[in-house]
Amino acid sequence: MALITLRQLLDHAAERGYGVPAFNINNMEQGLAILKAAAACDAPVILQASRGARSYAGDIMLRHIVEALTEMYPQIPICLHQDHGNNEATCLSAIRHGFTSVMMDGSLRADMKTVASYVYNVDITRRVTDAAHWVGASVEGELGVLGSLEKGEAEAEDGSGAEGKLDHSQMLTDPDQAVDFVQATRVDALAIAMGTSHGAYKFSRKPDGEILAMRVIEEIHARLPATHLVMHGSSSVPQALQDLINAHGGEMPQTYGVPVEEIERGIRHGVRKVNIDTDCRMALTGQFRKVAMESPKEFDPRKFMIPAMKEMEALVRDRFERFGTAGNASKITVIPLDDMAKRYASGALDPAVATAKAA
Ligand SMILES: O=C(CO)COP(=O)(O)O
Ligand SMILES: O=C[C@H](O)COP(=O)(O)O
Ligand SMILES: [Zn+2]
Ligand SMILES: [Zn+2]
Repeated sequence: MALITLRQLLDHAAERGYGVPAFNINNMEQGLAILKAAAACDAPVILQASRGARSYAGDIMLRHIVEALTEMYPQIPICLHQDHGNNEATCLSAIRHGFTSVMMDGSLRADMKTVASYVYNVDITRRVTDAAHWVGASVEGELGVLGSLEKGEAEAEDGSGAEGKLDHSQMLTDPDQAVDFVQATRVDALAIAMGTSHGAYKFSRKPDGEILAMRVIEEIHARLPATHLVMHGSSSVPQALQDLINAHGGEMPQTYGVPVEEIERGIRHGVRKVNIDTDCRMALTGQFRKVAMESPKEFDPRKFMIPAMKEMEALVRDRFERFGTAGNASKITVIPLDDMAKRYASGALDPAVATAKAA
């Protein structure tokens, strides 16, 4: 099956009221775990590669891994998405390598550390959207800066993250500005900031509305009911995986992620794409540690990889089921990129912002 675009997949999700997890991949094992889970419950898939993933595996290798997955699982629509593109070159080279969707993250400058101005963000995102739509590919933009409302900063361990102190007005997307941004950039999906951050150390306690501002999603959805919203930093950092890691020599301090029920609440208010990387990393690492501790004589990497993939597969499947993604793969007929390009050119996929304002 040809790869699906993000736009087509999220339009389907919106029509039927479900959300789609977007899992980061860097290698074959992660790809296999995700597709096995998807095939078991008939879920369409978003695979996303960060700039780090592209340099780790190489563009050619990533493309062929994903191509192999489409051949192995022809019944599953797969979207290949660039995670946190930092400039036009990253986004366009991704499309050249077969990605059907890109995130142009203009909330930060190209160094991915400096908070960008609104004008800069609109400008660069609009340029990428124009170019991507000419060839039918989709674009996710970001408005607002990811960061912890508790600490007033982004998670430093991550490859991309704002440097220095952030105030709440930067870390909470402004709903009025969101309307303007979608209209000005014509993005297909909008990532918003409301207190989540990348990595495992999101919250020092189980989050409430003070530190995980789900109300921001509800406010933006009320103003932009037709816009597909994206939650970044949405790993749940399950206690069981923290315990698995720490029972086998790990030293992760107690931490809290985004509860799955909060994501489900988001999905009821327009969230269609949910970014998850950390949970999958923890699933793999937990099993690597377990095998290493329990079988210290073991030296066959497959003996590490197989239980690790199973742990990840179980996590991925749970998210497909809880987000309502399960059962939808077989309901989708993929629209080729060239057809999507024609639809953009005709104006049929323009953002329905005016309607939102009138409502
Ligand atoms: O947002 C993400 C990738 O863009 C991943 O978030 P996590 O670190 O919470 O998994
Ligand atoms: O936000 C990004 C993802 O968690 C990917 O992280 P990475 O840049 O270390 O691959
Ligand atoms: Zn991250
Ligand atoms: Zn992210």
